[in-house]
Amino acid sequence: MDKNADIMYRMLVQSVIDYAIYMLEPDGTVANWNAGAQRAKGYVAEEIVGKNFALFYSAEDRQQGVPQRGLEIAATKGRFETQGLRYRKDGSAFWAHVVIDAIHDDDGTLIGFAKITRDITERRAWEQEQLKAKELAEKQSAKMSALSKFLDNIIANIPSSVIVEDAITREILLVNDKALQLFSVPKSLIVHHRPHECMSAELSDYFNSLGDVALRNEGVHEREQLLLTARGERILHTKATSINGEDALQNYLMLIVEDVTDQRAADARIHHMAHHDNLTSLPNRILFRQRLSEALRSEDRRSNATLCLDLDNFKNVNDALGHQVGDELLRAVAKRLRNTLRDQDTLARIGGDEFAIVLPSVQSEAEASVVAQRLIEVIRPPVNIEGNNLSVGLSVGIVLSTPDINTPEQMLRCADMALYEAKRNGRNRFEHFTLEMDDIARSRRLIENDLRDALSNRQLKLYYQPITNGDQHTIIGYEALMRWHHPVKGVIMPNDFIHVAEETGLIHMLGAYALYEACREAASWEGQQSVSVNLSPLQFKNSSLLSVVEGALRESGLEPQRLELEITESVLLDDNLGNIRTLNSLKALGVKIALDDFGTGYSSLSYLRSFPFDKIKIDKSFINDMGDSREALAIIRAITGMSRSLDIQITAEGVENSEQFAKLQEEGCTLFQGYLFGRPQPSEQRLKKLDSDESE
Ligand SMILES: Nc1nc2c(ncn2[C@@H]2O[C@H](COP(=O)(O)OP(=O)(O)OP(=O)(O)O)[C@@H](O)[C@H]2O)c(=O)[nH]1
Repeated sequence: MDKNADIMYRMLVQSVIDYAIYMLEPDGTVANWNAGAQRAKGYVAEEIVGKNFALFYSAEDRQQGVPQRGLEIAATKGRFETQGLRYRKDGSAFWAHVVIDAIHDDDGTLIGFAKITRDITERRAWEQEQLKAKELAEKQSAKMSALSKFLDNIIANIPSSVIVEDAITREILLVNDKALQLFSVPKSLIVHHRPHECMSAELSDYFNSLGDVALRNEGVHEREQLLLTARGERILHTKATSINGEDALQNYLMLIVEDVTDQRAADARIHHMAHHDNLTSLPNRILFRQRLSEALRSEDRRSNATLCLDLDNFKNVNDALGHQVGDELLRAVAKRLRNTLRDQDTLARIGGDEFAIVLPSVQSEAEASVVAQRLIEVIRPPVNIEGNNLSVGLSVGIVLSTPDINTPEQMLRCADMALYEAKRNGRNRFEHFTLEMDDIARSRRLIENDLRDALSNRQLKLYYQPITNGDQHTIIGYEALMRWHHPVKGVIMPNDFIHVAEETGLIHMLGAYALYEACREAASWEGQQSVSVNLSPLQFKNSSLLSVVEGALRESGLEPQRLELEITESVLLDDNLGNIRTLNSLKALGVKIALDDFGTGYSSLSYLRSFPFDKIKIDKSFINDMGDSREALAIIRAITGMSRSLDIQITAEGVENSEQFAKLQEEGCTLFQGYLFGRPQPSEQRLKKLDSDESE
């Protein structure tokens, strides 16, 4: 380069104002300074030439040797290029792009550096902004993709099947995993296909027809159907609704499908349980009523028959062998009954040992009788349960529908009345309903209502009839007999109300009242006479009998041996072990047990062996007939003979005259009761003379 060219070049460099261009000595001392350098860094040439260029760096950079390292790299590599903060004279910073070139002489000796610095603060700010914008966009996009993944996840995990179709093309746009389980086709063959292209005709028809309805009408539309799916036959319940997209032209059809198969099965099970008896699986009372009501509504002009059935003395099976055996017997009975009937007949278990039948379309009473008799016969053969041969009888009440008897309630009531009659007439038989039964039932109900009042209004009173020991005409005890002082009907005798009390269960209250009252009275007597109280066989059906007797004794303070309980043979009927257990417990309390009305009813001397009675009471009918009937006398003789050998006391009841008295004494009777010695009297008149005329 000649001298002129050198000057021109220097001028050119010095006049450049966008770049700071200056030279450095090999140690970094500023050798010259151009206009651009002055503009960029604020120093004039005089101020800076001769100073080290490290001045433009931050104190920290300087401390770390950054300026020197740049020179070293440039010296070894020829060039060093970097960006960084540089400082002006006034202390302000700018972002600089720096290039340092090493300069060597012709011999290759380093003679200095050319340094070009450009203020790129603005560009850098712009770049930073771009970077920030990009980062933001990336962040946003990551957020969107996370949201989308989240929504996909939600849809995939919705416990219902979700299918979304394009409302116009009807192509499937979305299908979740749950929905895929319904079709044996991969997702790729479902998405962007129409239902009929990717699923069975049955399924696509189902979705398409429901979808058509939903697209034509607003709201949610539902349909439930049994369909063959990839999971087998399932009941699908689908809700379809149309959805408007953001774009008015973009509408969707959404189908939410529930597999309700298990739910419907559970519903059916619950429905079955609510309408059937657990033990026998027969319809229960609720279903029976429905079937009866349907039969009564039918157009058939023939009658419907309703039969009420009740096993005879079923309680004995439970008592003797336990409920489990009782249950087995009920199951066996139910099976036999069911097998005897036609398919269209309804057999239901409506209570413990009670069944009911609707025979639709029956011509006559005779036709229903044939069925009833067949049912009785089919129950007759013994059932073997756990090695026990069990025989049980069946009583049946029948009613045929008429224009007047045509509601389920009436039918059941009437059949029940007929059943009651069958029981009353000896059991193991059937009876048809008659209007007379209704009249009797009504009067029974009146008595029942009055009897409830009687109990609360203390209209029931105990009368006491003396029992004597024949030798000295002394009263050794009294039998307590109940009288009902009815406010309108006057005094009513037990025969006219006890059976109603027994049928309605009021007997338990009546019985308890008699026991408490008799013990209370007897405890107040001056002498040590005994008091006899009659127990109904029904009282033995209530487990509280023992505690009632205990309570009466405890409350009154009466010595147990002064209380005598009179029972009838029926308590021992059919070798009733439960009742014998109760009798033993009563006896263990110290009370006496007497067998009443002996000789009537079932009258088997073997009863005397089944329980150690303290006393037998010969029924008054034998005493009455004794004068005329050799038979009656023979029976009295047999009883007295037997009781002597068993060491049981005998009471003759109903002794009305002195001949009878003398004869009975002759036959060995020791105790006597009857009008000859005294009629039943209210407690306050009880102590009047034995043969007083004042007796009623
Ligand atoms: N094993 C069993 N016994 C039951 C069930 N439900 C009720 N019972 C009993 O069935 C008996 C029904 O007795 P009732 O019908 O009153 O009397 P019964 O002994 O059959 O006498 P009658 O009907 O007068 O001939 C009662 O002892 C109940 O405790 C049951 O599900 N299983």
